Amino acid sequence: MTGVLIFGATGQLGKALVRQSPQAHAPSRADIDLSSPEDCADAILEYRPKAIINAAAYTAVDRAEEDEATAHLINATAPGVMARTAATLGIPFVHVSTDYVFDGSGQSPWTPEDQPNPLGAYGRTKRAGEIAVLQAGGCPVILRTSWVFSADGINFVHAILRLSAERDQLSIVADQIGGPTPASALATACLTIANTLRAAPEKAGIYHYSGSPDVSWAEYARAIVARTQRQTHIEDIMTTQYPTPAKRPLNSRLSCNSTTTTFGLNRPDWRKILDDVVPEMEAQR
Ligand SMILES: NC(=O)C1=CN([C@@H]2O[C@H](COP(=O)(O)OP(=O)(O)OC[C@H]3O[C@@H](n4cnc5c(N)ncnc54)[C@H](OP(=O)(O)O)[C@@H]3O)[C@@H](O)[C@H]2O)C=CC1
Ligand SMILES: Cc1cn([C@H]2C[C@H](O)[C@@H](COP(=O)(O)OP(=O)(O)O[C@H]3O[C@@H](C)C(=O)[C@@H](O)[C@H]3O)O2)c(=O)[nH]c1=O
Ligand SMILES: [Mg+2]
Repeated sequence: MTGVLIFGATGQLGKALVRQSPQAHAPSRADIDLSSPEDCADAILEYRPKAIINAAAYTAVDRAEEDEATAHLINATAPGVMARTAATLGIPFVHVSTDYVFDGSGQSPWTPEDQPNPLGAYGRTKRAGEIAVLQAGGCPVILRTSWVFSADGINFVHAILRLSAERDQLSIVADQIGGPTPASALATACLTIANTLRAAPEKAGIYHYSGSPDVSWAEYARAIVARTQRQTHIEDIMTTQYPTPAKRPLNSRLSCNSTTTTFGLNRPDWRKILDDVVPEMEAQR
C-alpha cells in the first residue's frame, strides 16, 4: 500500500512491515520519540498518510514494572494521539496489542469481547492504550497478538538459542500456554486489515491474531532446540519455580475466529516459520 505510515519500524513487526511495504513512510525513534506523544500528531499531519500502523511499544515486560510512567507514555498516551489524529484525517489506524491484557484465567481461548484484567505494568499500559484508541473515534482496529518472533528480534527464540549453546539442560515454564506468532505473518495481517478498512471502515474493532498451535513455553523451547544440532534437555517447571518481576498470564490462548471471518486471515503455523528462523538466527550467532 502506498502512503502508509509505520511507527516502530526498527522492531520485529516494524521490520517485517517495511519489508512487505517498502514504499511506506517509517520514521525511527530519532525522527519521532513516542515519549513526547504530541510529536506523533505533528508527524501524521505533516505526512498525511492513507493509513497508520502502530508497531511501536515499550515491550520490556519486567522493566516496565519499575518504569510504568514511561511505558504508559509509549503504550497508551502516544497511541491515543495517533488514533485521534487518524480520526481527524478519516484514515484507518491499526494498533497492535497483546495477550498480556488478560489475566490468564481458565483454559479457553480469549475472545475479543472478553474482559481484560492485566496482571502487570506492561499489560496495564497496553490496556490503557486500547481504551485511549477506542475513545478517539474514527475507524481503528486493535489487533491483539502474542509471543512474536522473527529472525532479527531479541525474543524467546534468541534466548533459547543462546542458553542452549551454554548449557545441557534448561528449566522452562510449562504452565503458560499461548501461540507463538511470526512477525512476517503479523505484518501481512496488519497490512491486509489497513487496506480492508479503507473500503470498509465498519469493520473497525478489536481482533485477535496469533500463531497455531498453542503450546507451553517449554514445548516451544523444545521445538527451537529440535531445529539445532544440540541435545539440550528442556525440563518442564511451574511458573512458581521461575520468579520474575512481572506476573505473566497462564492462559494466553487467543480466539482468532472473527479475524478469519472478517478479514480472511488464518492463523499461521509457527512451526513452518521456525524451520527458517532458527537456521537464520544460528547463522548470525
Ligand atoms: N514481542 C512480543 O512478543 C509481542 C509484542 N506485541 C505487541 O506487538 C507490537 C510489536 O512488537 P515488537 O515488534 O515485538 O516490538 P519490539 O520491541 O521489537 O520493537 C518495538 C519498537 O518500538 C519502538 N519504540 C519503543 N520506544 C519508542 C519511543 N520512545 N519512541 C519511538 N519508538 C519507540 C522501538 O524503537 P527502537 O528500536 O528505537 O527501540 C521499536 O521500533 C507492540 O505493540 C507489542 O506490544 C504483542 C504481543 C507479543
Ligand atoms: C529464559 C527463560 C524464560 N522462561 C520463561 C519466562 C516467561 O514466562 C517465558 C517467556 O519469556 P520471555 O522473557 O520471552 O517472555 P516475555 O518477554 O514476557 O514475552 C512477552 O512479551 C510481551 C512483549 C508480549 O506481549 C507477550 O505476548 C510475550 O511475548 O519463559 C523460563 O521459564 N526459563 C528461562 O530460562
Ligand atoms: Mg521479553
